[in-house]
Amino acid sequence: MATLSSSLLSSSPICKSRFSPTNLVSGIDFISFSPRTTLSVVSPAILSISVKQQNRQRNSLQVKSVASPTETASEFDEMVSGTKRKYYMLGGKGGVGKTSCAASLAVRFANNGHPTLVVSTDPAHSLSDSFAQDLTGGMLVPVEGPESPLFALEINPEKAREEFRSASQMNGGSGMKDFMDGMGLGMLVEQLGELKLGELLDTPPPGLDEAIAISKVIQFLESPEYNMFTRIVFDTAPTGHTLRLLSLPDFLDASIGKILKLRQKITSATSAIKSVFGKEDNRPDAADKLERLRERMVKVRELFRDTESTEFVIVTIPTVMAVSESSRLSASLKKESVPVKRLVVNQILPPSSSDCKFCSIKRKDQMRALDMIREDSELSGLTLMEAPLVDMEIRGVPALRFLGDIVWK
Ligand SMILES: Nc1ncnc2c1ncn2[C@@H]1O[C@H](COP(=O)(O)OP(=O)(O)OP(=O)(O)O)[C@@H](O)[C@H]1O
Repeated sequence: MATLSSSLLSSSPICKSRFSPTNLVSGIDFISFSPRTTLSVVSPAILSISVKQQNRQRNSLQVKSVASPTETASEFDEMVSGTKRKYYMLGGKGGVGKTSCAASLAVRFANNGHPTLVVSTDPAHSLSDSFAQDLTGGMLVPVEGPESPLFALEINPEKAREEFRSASQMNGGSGMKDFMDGMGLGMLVEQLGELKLGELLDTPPPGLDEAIAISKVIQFLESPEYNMFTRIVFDTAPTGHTLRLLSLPDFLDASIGKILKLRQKITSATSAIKSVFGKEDNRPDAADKLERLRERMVKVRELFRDTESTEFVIVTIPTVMAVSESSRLSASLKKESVPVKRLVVNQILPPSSSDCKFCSIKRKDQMRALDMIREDSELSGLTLMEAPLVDMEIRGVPALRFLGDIVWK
């Protein structure tokens, strides 16, 4: 394989010429964003095709022409319809284009009447890069350009985790330990320590940051000033994190539940003693904070499984490795009862009319991966949405709009 690829590279026109539409495609669209920027793709009719439909047309990846609006409702019509709030979680293997697809979907929603919020819970944020705008800081930032309000938010996992940590440090330090020891209740404090939540937060498992980040978003969305958002798009962390995230709320819910029970015991013991000495303290303490956090975690779990309002969109690229990982992701999501209906296959090379040997071999390889999707028991039931490989990096609202109009049909 290595020999094949190196011989391909050495003979490939791609090494000699720019990867441009002229050596790739026929029927090119050129879209200008600025006097210096031009993005191009081959076909204006890159479409949503049901994989089931494609099964009938094996061996010839004929992309169906666009159905006229009077024929059938398009995929995007379904996604955009209704003013009830909907959540779209985009996830998949690292680097396949999750952020570009999430950002382009958010722009498309905002251009179709939905006040939209796009959130990155991926610890390796690239939403700022995608919008070519600084979105760091953990607060909602308005994005200029779309017709309806579009806001973006990059959650700072470190900061969110710190808040969680301060809420969960329940043993009150050595003072509390001494006090409880004196009362013969030292065991309770030790049990709290044994839950090792602090340790968990020092070396967080994949998924913890994301669970905290999503719960943070839910916290934002609970406040009245965020009521206006009718579409929320999540750019999630790569597959492994997502899978851990799905089981994390249960785990955290149980841990926090235990802590709260112990806390309850300690509180009632100490307040009974303090009240004897006339010093009862009724201030809301960390237990209340923790209880609220636990409730949000339960909401995260419910949100992921709510077929009415949530959809997880898998993003992949046409390679054997990415397709295999997507298949495993789909199976895990199904097992966890997370609704999945659509699969975006990104970076598809257009049929080449040129003599670019590298491109035609690469495209054949991609067609094999698309065949794999059609034959895969997990993926073949999903609606396939194809996104072309464009010849420039997709950055900024005009470029995202361009991509969104092609992918989200
Ligand atoms: N269809 C496309 N055509 C051309 N370039 C693309 C396309 N989709 C994505 N890219 C480019 O690929 C790179 C990775 O994309 P992106 O950041 O969206 O992926 P990701 O899956 O979110 O990555 P990560 O897992 O690192 O967060 C970016 O430079 C992006 O501009």
